[in-house]
Amino acid sequence: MPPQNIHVIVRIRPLNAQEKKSKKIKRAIKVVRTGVDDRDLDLSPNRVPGAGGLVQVELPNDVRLPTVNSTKKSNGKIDKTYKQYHPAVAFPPSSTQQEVFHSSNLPSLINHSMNGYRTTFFAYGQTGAGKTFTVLGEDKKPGLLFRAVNYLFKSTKLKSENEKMKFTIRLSAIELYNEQCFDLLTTGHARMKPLQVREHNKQGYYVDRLTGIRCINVNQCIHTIKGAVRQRTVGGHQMNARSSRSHLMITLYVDGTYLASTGASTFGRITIVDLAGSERLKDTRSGNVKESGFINKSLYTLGKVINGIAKNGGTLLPGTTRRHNQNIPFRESVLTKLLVQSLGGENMCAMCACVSPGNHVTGETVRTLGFAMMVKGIMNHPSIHIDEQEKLVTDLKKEIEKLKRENIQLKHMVIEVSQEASLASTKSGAQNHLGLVSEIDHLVGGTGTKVLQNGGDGDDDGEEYFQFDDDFEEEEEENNISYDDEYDEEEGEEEKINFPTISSRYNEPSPSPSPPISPISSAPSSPHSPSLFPTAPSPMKSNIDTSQRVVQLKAMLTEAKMQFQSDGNEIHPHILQLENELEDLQKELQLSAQLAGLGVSLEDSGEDPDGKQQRALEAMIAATMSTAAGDGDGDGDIDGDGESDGESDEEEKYSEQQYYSEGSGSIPSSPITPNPNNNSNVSNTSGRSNPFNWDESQGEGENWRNMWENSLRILADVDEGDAAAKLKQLELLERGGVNLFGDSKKKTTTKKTKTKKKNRRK
Ligand SMILES: Nc1ncnc2c1ncn2[C@@H]1O[C@H](COP(=O)(O)OP(=O)(O)OP(=O)(O)O)[C@@H](O)[C@H]1O
Repeated sequence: MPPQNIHVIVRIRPLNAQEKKSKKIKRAIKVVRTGVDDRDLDLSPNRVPGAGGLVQVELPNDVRLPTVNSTKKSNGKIDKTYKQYHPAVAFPPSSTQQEVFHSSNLPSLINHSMNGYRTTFFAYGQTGAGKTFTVLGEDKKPGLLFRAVNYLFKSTKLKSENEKMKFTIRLSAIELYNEQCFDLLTTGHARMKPLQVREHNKQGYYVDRLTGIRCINVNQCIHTIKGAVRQRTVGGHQMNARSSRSHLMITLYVDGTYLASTGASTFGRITIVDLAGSERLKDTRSGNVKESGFINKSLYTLGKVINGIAKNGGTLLPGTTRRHNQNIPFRESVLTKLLVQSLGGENMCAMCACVSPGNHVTGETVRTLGFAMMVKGIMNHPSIHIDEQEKLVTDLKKEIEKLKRENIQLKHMVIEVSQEASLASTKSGAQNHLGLVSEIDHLVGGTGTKVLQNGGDGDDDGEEYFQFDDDFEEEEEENNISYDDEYDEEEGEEEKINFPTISSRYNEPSPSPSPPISPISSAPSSPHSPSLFPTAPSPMKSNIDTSQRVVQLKAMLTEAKMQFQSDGNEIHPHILQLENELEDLQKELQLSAQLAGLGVSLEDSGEDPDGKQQRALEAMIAATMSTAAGDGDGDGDIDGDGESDGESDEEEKYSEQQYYSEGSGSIPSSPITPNPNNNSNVSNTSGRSNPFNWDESQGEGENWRNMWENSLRILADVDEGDAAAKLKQLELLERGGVNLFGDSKKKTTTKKTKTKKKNRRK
């Protein structure tokens, strides 16, 4: 809140009966302009009434003041001399209590006290000028204090409803008598015991051990105040039958707590002061000189403080008043100690200068009004009072809640990042894909699962993982050796050794056995004739299930591989190998599906007593596999060892017997780049062309179809009726739009294929 001047109003009491009777006493003061307008009837919270009052005091002829106005007689001589004053509002003698309350800024002060400001309203003036009447009033004319109490309770009720606040109002009442502070809310011995006025480094001066009574409602509060006022020291003298012999200070502590939002508490106050009146002993003829002396002393000190503050530029200097305001004698009186924050300090303040109307006290009236104008020039710096510790606690609670929320979010982020890091890291990534690798290994008949079980200890550390890699390489070699050993034992049965690894998968129980999709032939396998595709309850279903799983695994593997790569990790050779093996497996499954779809099953081998049909199929499959896994350079050197991979004695034997002309001896190494040696049509026993003669001018699928047609024609030569039927079936399927020979992709040489070739060579 910006600095603001002390709000000064002037009230002129009416002439009392005695004064009216006196022929010597005349009205010497009048209100030229009240400063009250229609807006002053509006008690809006922050309305500060007073458009600027004007009071004019007629001075006695013997009084000469610096700035006066005068009227002159017709002869040019001065008739009357006036002194004018400009309070915020001037109240003539006819003003009612209610008008004064409404047009004072007391409602505004009360509103500010509910917001946490400390405010002071004090009545100042000569004894008998109407201070007590203005503050306390009479039974039927309650003064501003009781109106303020009424207004405070109504306002807190309204504010608590509108702003979800809870207010607590407490009351204290003291009198400063003979420079001592007495608690008016106590009785007996306590009432007579003066209280200490102490100084707090932040709160300023305060009355120690002062009683505070909580006020529940207006009536209780007013009743309490009246009880306190009854204990005030009063005495009669010449100028006032019930003259206040002490300064009365009634304070209403307005503690507000915001129930919603911040929960902060405000600690406002409204202190209403009825000062004892300045008096001249010769006028009052008071018998208690000491009492009058203290009154005058405190008022005199108040005057000096006001004067000192005015010299200070109208305000207290910042910082501690003790050190920085040495020229302001506020410590010389208890009154000024307790009022100092209202006079140029942090409190909001208003003053009502009460004056008597008669010309017999013009001197005191001029002095009061002069004092009022000096007070009017004092600038206060109102500051709101919120419990700093409580506000700090509230702010910290909010901060803690905010941090808790952030912490939860961060924890989630950490978990996510950890999971990503775990997946991306070579160690954890591999272990996350352990199941995947294991399944692929198992599917392709490899040993990955076993290796993982042997090499991985389940600990989540990279060292174990790399240990696992080393183990795997060793195991892989052992398995290769194992294959070789197995092959050696079954010498000459190359395909029989290699293919069972594949066909064994068909022995796995199908999760949901179902009839073959299009079984053309499902004859039981012959125990006397080794089959490439041993009997399975539902080979087609198993085949399809496996194919789907292979596709899924391949996608998962590709994803894992991309994850590794995107995170900058080196792709482990095992992953690459598994990827190649999956592709091999896909090709093999495709072939088996095509065979099954065509009804070309080795279950028919029972009708092939000499084994020609079977050997023809096996040779075709082997050729197809070799083609699919070709090295791509057309030289037949699939494993890159510089030798033609078609030089196996067994393969040459098959070629010579079944398909190829003498001396060719080579299986087409690549469907894309045909072996020039095999590019010409090669006669077989039926005089048909080489079935593996790949024609680049045709599509890949067309080449495959031709190859199969040729194969079936060869078979038809062996068993014309059955093979011819199968060929017709093929044609029907093709004609029906069934694409049995989708595009095949060029393959890279795989380690497993190389192993097969090595085995073949052996
Ligand atoms: N505005 C007023 N209207 C009617 N009567 C008033 C008014 N002001 C004061 N009086 C009467 O004048 C008398 C003196 O008033 P009051 O006691 O309030 O003076 P005071 O300034 O408090 O004097 P003191 O300093 O001695 O206590 C009282 O009888 C009071 O009723």
